[in-house]
Amino acid sequence: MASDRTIRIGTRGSQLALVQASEVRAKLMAAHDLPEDAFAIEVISTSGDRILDRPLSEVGGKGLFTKEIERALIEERIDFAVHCLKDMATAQPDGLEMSAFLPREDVRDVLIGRAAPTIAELPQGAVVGSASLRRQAMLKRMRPDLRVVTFRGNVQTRLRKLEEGQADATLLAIAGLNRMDMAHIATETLDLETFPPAPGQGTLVIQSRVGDRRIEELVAPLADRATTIASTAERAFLAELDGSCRTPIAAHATLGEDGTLTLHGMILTPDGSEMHETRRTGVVEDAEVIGRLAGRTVLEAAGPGFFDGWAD
Ligand SMILES: NCc1[nH]cc(CCC(=O)O)c1CC(=O)O
Repeated sequence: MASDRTIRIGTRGSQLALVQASEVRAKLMAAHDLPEDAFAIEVISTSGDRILDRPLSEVGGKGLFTKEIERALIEERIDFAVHCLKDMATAQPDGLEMSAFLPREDVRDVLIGRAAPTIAELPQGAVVGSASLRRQAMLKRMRPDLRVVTFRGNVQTRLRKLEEGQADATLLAIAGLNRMDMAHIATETLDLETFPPAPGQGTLVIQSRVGDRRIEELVAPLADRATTIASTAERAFLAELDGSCRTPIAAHATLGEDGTLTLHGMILTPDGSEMHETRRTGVVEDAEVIGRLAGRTVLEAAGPGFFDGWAD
């Protein structure tokens, strides 16, 4: 029966998540010449969407945006999930796998400035809203005088808070704004050298059940080789640092035309006063090792104790 074969796509309910799920559906329709009603988009509320009054680092980290969706996948209430790779924990739950990394978009962060268009021009002591430890730390490093307040919630909520004057500026991923046709609200695009992205930023990933050949074959045409390699290196870097939302970590892998991969990795103290970065190049086949070794390099540079004492 046709309805039994409907492919159920699991997603969060934010505007960005819904746009991403429809984008994936459109690509699958084109790749396989399928009608829209071959798919059903199932919205799943996650604790990350519900708990809005505390920083992510306090409520338990990355898994927050994915846990309920992963449970739906394991219980076969959906057939695959669309996630932002950046929101995914380093380890996959038993029985699930990342079955396709979609072509990566612009990885950069942008400032949306109300008081001034650029970080450099923000008034002394200006307030910046962000829930990301990485953005807070990098911002503080550039402008120690700025005050950072926790901004949680989806992109629309954060922009409303900005509008209401709860902050003078906020930082977002340009990839999300692009997907929502909102890139015009950005007032400054931040430089990749001083403001590298979160591991996986700008990349959408399909998660499915291990061994579900039907879904693996369905999503295979969407996968992008360069993104898969870069994601492998960035996530290996994150895994080596045992990255949680408590740690400001940035990583950006790029592929050269000569079959090499270069990873720029960075860790900071939350106040931005201390920063360690590394660049490591190797052949793309070694993406995982390059990520791991880069992680070890910054760990050694930081020394024991770098991660201690942040817990509270
Ligand atoms: N839950 C936060 C989140 N996860 C992924 C993106 C941006 C899109 C992406 O990186 O693919 C965002 C919003 C933001 O940081 O501005």
